Amino acid sequence: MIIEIDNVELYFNNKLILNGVYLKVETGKITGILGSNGCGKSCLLNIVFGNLRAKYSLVRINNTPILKPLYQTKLISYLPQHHFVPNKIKIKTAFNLFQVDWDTFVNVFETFIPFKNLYFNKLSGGERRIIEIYLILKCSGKIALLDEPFSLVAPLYIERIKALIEGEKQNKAIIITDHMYRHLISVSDTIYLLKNGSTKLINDLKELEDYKYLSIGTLD
Ligand SMILES: Nc1ncnc2c1ncn2[C@@H]1O[C@H](COP(=O)(O)OP(=O)(O)OP(=O)(O)O)[C@@H](O)[C@H]1O
Repeated sequence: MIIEIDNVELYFNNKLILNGVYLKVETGKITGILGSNGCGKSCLLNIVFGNLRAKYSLVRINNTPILKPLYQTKLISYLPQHHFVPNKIKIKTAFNLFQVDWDTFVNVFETFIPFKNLYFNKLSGGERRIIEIYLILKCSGKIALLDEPFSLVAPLYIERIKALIEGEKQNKAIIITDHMYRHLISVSDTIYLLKNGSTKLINDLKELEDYKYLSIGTLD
């Protein structure tokens, strides 16, 4: 499956946020989006998901324009920056709702074994985040959008999440954005930098310094 996002033009109160965005995402590949605070990364993911309407935007799947919001198609799952599982839902219920297997999860995250019958708001922010990332990665959607999957998560678990993301890419087209650029770079097959409203395909990591996303010498 090849998903293209094209011609995005987004304004808030006459302020141009995105213009000339093009992204190509495909099953088997992880697409990383880097960019400074406020450059429009979350807005772009919301536009792809169908949760935010831009003045113009076009999503094509295998060359066919998709006219309804992607979230209505069941093809897509989306990890927003904020917690999305309600407080008063039990963890085992969330796994049931997403049709994700609990036992496989605790094989990877064994410290979560005692949490199965707890309500979500009994967990720490990072613990909630790990479960939410896992649900988004393992549910049946064929496109996964991950907004800052590495923030809040301890280093050892970041490595496990990166391994899960790499394992899932055989089944899904995955888009990730995160400020933890080293983790994002190491897991991504394709990297775009979002700057001045448009995407730039990064062919050589040094371009991240040339475009002043990173300071000169960071990547030496
Ligand atoms: N509902 C809104 N109304 C007005 N302006 C908004 C709204 N949502 C986002 N913006 C503005 O759009 C711009 C892009 O926001 P967005 O959240 O996409 O940035 P981001 O790249 O994800 O930033 P960060 O890395 O800090 O999370 C920002 O300038 C923000 O202030």
